[in-house]
This record gives sequence, C-alpha cells and structure tokens, in this order.
Amino acid sequence: MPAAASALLTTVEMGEADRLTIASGTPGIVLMENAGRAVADAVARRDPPGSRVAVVAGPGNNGGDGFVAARLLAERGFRVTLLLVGSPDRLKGDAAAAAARWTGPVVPAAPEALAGAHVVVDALFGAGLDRPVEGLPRAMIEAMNAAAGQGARVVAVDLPSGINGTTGAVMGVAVTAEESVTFFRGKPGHWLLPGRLHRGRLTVADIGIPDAVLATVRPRCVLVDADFAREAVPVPRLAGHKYSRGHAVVVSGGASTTGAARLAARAALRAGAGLVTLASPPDAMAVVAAASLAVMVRAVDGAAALADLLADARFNAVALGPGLGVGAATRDLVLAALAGPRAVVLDADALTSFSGAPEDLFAALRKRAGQATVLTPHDGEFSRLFGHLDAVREAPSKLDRTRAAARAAAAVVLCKGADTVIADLDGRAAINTNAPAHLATAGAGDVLTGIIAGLCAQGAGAFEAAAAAAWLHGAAATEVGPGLIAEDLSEAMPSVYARLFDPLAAPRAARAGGLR
Ligand SMILES: NC(=O)C1=CN([C@@H]2O[C@H](COP(=O)(O)OP(=O)(O)OC[C@H]3O[C@@H](n4cnc5c(N)ncnc54)[C@H](OP(=O)(O)O)[C@@H]3O)[C@@H](O)[C@H]2O)[C@@H](O)CC1
Ligand SMILES: Nc1ncnc2c1ncn2[C@@H]1O[C@H](COP(=O)(O)OP(=O)(O)O)[C@@H](O)[C@H]1O
Ligand SMILES: [K+]
Repeated sequence: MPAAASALLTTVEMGEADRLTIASGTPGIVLMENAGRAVADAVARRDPPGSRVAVVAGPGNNGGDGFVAARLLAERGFRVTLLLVGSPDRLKGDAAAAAARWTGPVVPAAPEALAGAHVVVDALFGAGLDRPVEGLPRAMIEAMNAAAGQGARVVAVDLPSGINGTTGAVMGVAVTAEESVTFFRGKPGHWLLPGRLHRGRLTVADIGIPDAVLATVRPRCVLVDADFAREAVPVPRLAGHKYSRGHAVVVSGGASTTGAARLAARAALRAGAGLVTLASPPDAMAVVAAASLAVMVRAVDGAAALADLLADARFNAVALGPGLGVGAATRDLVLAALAGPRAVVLDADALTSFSGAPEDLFAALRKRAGQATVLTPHDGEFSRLFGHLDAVREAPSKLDRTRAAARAAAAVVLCKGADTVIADLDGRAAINTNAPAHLATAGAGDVLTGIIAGLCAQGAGAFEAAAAAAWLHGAAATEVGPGLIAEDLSEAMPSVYARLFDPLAAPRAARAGGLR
C-alpha cells in the first residue's frame, strides 16, 4: 500500500493500538484524559462557556471519556450535567478512575433529563458496542436524536452510539451527531454507509498513540486520498514516448450503443494512456470513427477477431462491458480478453453476462491470477455475480463483502457507490469517499472503467489503479460541480492532475474546510 495512505482501524485493531501504547509506558488513563480533552475542545470550539451540556455516559471506556470531558468543560465554565447509563459502582479500570475525578453529581440517565441542553455529548457506546441496542440505552439514543431535532448540538465520542465502528452498521438504533471526535485514526464505520450519515463532521484527535504502532497492527484498509492517488498514478518519464505509456483497448458495442465505450476510451486517454484504440464491430465503424479524434478505431468482429488483435502484445490493457450487450457474444469477448498477458477491466454487461454462470468467469479469472484484473460492479451487478456466495452473504459490511468477492473471483473488485470499496485478493482494501452525489449520472461508471484501464496501461497495479481511479473520478466530478454529465469528467482530468501534481495547489476539499 502507498506509505502515505491514511489507515482506517477496525475496533479490534484500535484496541491493539491502545494496548501497544499502554504496554510501552503510556498509562491508559493518560490516553483517556487526552481523549476526553479532545472532546471538550470540540465542544468549546463552537459553544461558549455557560452553555448547558448534557454528557450521556455509558458503562465502558467511552463513558470514561465522557467523565473526563464533563470535568474539563465544568472547569471551563460550562453548565454540565452527567447522566450515567448503568450504576457507578460497575465502572471499571480507567473509566472508574475518570469517574472518581468527576466531583459533580452523577445523575441516573433518563430521556427527559436532556431537556434544555445546548450540547449533548454522546459517550454511551464506542468501540465496545457488540449487540443491538435495547432498553434504556435505546431510549437515551432516541432522546439524543430528539434533542438534536430541537436544536441541541450532539458531539459523539469516538463513534455515534449505535454505529459499529468496523462495519458502519446501525445496531438497532444510532445517534445522528453533528460532530464525532475519534482518536488516532478514523474507523471504517466513519466512512461506510450508513455510519457516515450518522457521524457528522469527523475530527481525528491525537491522544498520544505513536504512529509506530501501525507497523505492528498492520491495518488492512485505507481511505483513498490525494496522497494515495499521487503515489499510484504513473508519472510519464522525460525519456519516454507514447508507446511507453501503454496502449489501451476498449471494446465497443454495436452501432446504437457505442457511447459507453467512447466515454471509457476518452477517459483512458485522459488518464494518461499513450494510445487508445476502440475495437468496434464492423457495423458501428462509421459512427465510432466519426466521433473519435485522438482515439483510434479498429474493426473487430467477435471474439476470435479480438483475440487476433490482442495477439499484438503492445495492447497491454483492455476494458470491456460498457454498452456491450448481455449474452453469449459478450461472454466470448470477455474470455478472449482474459486469455492473455494484459490488464483487463470488466464492467457493466461484461459482468452481467456471467450472472447465470459466475463460476465460468471466476475459473477464467483464476487462470490469470497474478495479472492485473479489475471488476467494477455497482450494487446490482455485484449481487448478480456474487450474491450466491456464502462468504458474501454472511459478510458484515460492504468492506468484507467486497473482500470476499475479490477472493472468490481472484481479481481486484471495486464495488461502486458513495462509499466505493476496492478490495484486493489478499485482503487489502480501500474506501473512496470523495465522490459528490451528482456523480450518480448515466455513463459515469463507463468513465471510471476507462480511467482504470488508462492507469493499468501505464503500468499501475490493479489495486492501486482501481483505488486511484475512484479518487480521480470523484475529484473530477467535484471539479465540474452540479450539472455534471459523464462527458465532462474526462475534460476535468487535466485540472485534477494539475492540482494533484502541483505541490502548491491545495486540494479543493481541503480549501472548502472539511473531511465530510
Ligand atoms: N482502550 C483505551 O485505552 C482507550 C479507549 N478509549 C475509549 O474507550 C472506548 C471503548 O471502550 P470499551 O471497550 O470499554 O467499550 P465501550 O464502547 O465503552 O462500550 C462497552 C460497554 O458497553 C456495554 N455494551 C456494549 N454493547 C451494548 C449494548 N448494545 N447494550 C448495552 N450495553 C452494551 C458493555 O458491557 P457488557 O454489558 O457487554 O459487559 C461495555 O460495558 C472507545 O470507543 C473510546 O471512546 C479512549 O479512552 C482512548 C483509550
Ligand atoms: N450517491 C452517490 N454519491 C457519489 N457517487 C455515487 C453515488 N451513487 C453512485 N455514484 C457513483 O457514480 C458512478 C455510477 O456508475 P454506474 O452505476 O456504473 O453508472 P453507469 O452505468 O450509468 O455508468 C459510480 O462511480 C458510483 O460510484
Ligand atoms: K459514543
């Protein structure tokens, strides 16, 4: 994985990071004091002293963080009420120590106790949530959401209570926070849906856990960011030429469905492939050729002709699926593309054509293990191809579903959406979240396919190409803004690249001031 990429830690990995830090000499109570202070700082950044703050503390260390925040906010002149779910004498370890430092009253939690609060600190459950929420905790979560509806600002400690930090799932019911303050690194549940919709603005606080613990924890998931893309995108060499930047082939559908492949081909060229050829059925040659300038066109009539074309090893990346049609002819084209030493990107109809016989596709993919192959399903295509697999059905999150699919297919799988997940065969995974909602527009997926093929043609690895392409695609959509149509995405690539490779240009998202 690119070294600069920002790791996301599961709750188990975060527990390991805590343990390693404590074992190397930082007491747990120091981490908890730092965590509680970060929460108090988040409250004080936006609300003035004198504001009424209700801290809802749970029975574990998340509650302990709440006790620390309560004490520090009271010291800073906030009017703090501490509401405890559970009994004070059941608190253990660092949480008990933090509670002992709180000298105010500990009020038994009740929903009506939130009335009149300006700020609610949600310190009910964090990483330790392990089952659906019921009873009083559920009533308190509902009361926190009701308080938010009446104008209170809800600041969640680590995770909005009810959200599973590893999967992003709502465990029965969950707080919807205005801000979440997490520690050391983000968690997948902050970025996967629906967790992302609950956590509000995300603040990641340093609580004294050294980065060095990551070498032992070895997290398996990263958030794709500009640094990741910068490392993954091959940079043209001064002494290079167009042939050294690779030659991508995109296979077009028939005369009435060439648009999707043309979108992909242009995107492959914009992504930096040295040359791009559209392989067109003879009946579509006229329309494809008339609409292409820098993209070249070759007549290719069926799978045997595609195999003949690809016998020329200079065609080092092939994308197929967009606009190709569902059926046996597409299956044959896919198998022809897969049978040789080149990168292959399969999307749309190339995937759906195997929905009746996914094992046929997986068998062909397994034969080329070690070569770059990327499958780019949206949710519907994903379930048509992988929905029958137990490992996929039983996976607790989109992250694990996509990993299970990658293992089954022996290929990199990119599962699209607002929380696009990219998984490699070996369990490495990435989440890309920079895509604005207006990217959900016809043909956007075809462009993504082309960008991946363009990066693969230049020699990027399959996982790096897919993850970086998702980020570039999201950045291009952000660059264009609302009103975007798929044609615009390729045209925005030069300014996305300019910003990416200009050390003085701040990424647009950072300028706008948010991680959201
Ligand atoms: N480790 C460290 O050093 C640091 C950790 N830090 C903080 O600790 C947090 C993790 O703490 P944690 O592991 O104690 O878990 P936490 O989220 O408080 O919840 C567990 C408690 O809830 C209970 N419970 C669970 N599910 C339930 C349900 N559905 N319904 C009802 N009860 C339920 C469960 O009790 P059980 O009934 O299972 O015995 C248990 O008592 C982390 O998010 C961060 O904020 C920071 O201070 C930095 C240093
Ligand atoms: N809510 C959303 N927010 C951000 N991006 C989205 C959202 N929904 C879909 N997308 C993105 O839009 C693109 C749509 O691709 P796809 O479904 O294949 O459409 P098409 O087949 O029309 O090209 C994907 O890159 C996907 O990740
Ligand atoms: K919480």
